[in-house]
Amino acid sequence: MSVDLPTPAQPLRIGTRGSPLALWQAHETRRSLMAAFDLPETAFQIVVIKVTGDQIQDKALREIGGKGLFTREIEEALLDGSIDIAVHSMKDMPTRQPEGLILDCYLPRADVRDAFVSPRYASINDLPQGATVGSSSLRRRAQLALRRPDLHLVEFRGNVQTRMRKLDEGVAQATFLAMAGLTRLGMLDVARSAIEPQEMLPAVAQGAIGIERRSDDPRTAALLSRIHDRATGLCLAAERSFLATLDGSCETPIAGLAILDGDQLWLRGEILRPDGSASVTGERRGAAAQGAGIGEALGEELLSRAGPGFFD
Ligand SMILES: NCc1[nH]cc(CCC(=O)O)c1CC(=O)O
Repeated sequence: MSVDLPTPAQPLRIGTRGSPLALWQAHETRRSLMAAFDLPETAFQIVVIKVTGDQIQDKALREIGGKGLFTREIEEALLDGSIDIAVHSMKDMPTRQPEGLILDCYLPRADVRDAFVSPRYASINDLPQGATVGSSSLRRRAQLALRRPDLHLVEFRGNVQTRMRKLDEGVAQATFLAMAGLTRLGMLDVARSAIEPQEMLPAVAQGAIGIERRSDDPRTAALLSRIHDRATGLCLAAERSFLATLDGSCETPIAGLAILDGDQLWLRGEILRPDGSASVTGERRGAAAQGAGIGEALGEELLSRAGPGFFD
């Protein structure tokens, strides 16, 4: 297939947020496209877009309007043609895209696990009775409260540096961060231990980078099809359909992970009460190509087992 390649005179414009993690992901996407087509760096232009969510650091995300705050301005830039692709942490993406946009290209997924981060303690089990843990993730808060009802939870937002400073100041004794993010930032040394998915199931799509484009842009579609990682796509189809079935807003603690095993896909999911007083987990296996159906079936099963009012 012949593709109309970008050139230094007409570069492919890659839109991203300006956070260190987002910038790394945009550069990784550029590296991947450069390698796939043997193109120079100058055939790509990284365009940093200011988003509302990055400008409000002192409130929990769910108080200020949730996931869309990190994507709205970027999706507007795609739709008005000022960028050609947008690079996202899939974990932060709503399950549906606005009319006119498609999100179906994924880079190979990184480590899906959460990291336990603490200056003093090596793992969750090591935390003394009543210790304070900082996290603004509803999922992590609920999962921790379920296992360790004795712990005290406080809100924790800001970039990794801010959170590390709070730990140094003693605001909390521990926090959680994604292994993938720490790896990308070259900060894996702050992880005291990796938490296995059996112990704490990660967020849907954790560790995956997705690339969004306009649906009426076949040239960009052809470019992206060459760097798309099929295995990641199959797993995310299952996980995101699970999330969509549960109507996952930022206000419901949900975890989900799919693993590919040959032509089979295994999906595990968990929903929790926000205070960690109850959880429902389940799993399904099926043909890898049927990920969306597997996700939907598991989502419906968990909803019916949880019963009405579970999240209240
Ligand atoms: N919600 C913030 C966010 N979105 C993606 C990552 C890490 C990278 C990834 O999971 O792909 C993080 C930080 C974190 O949870 O520690």
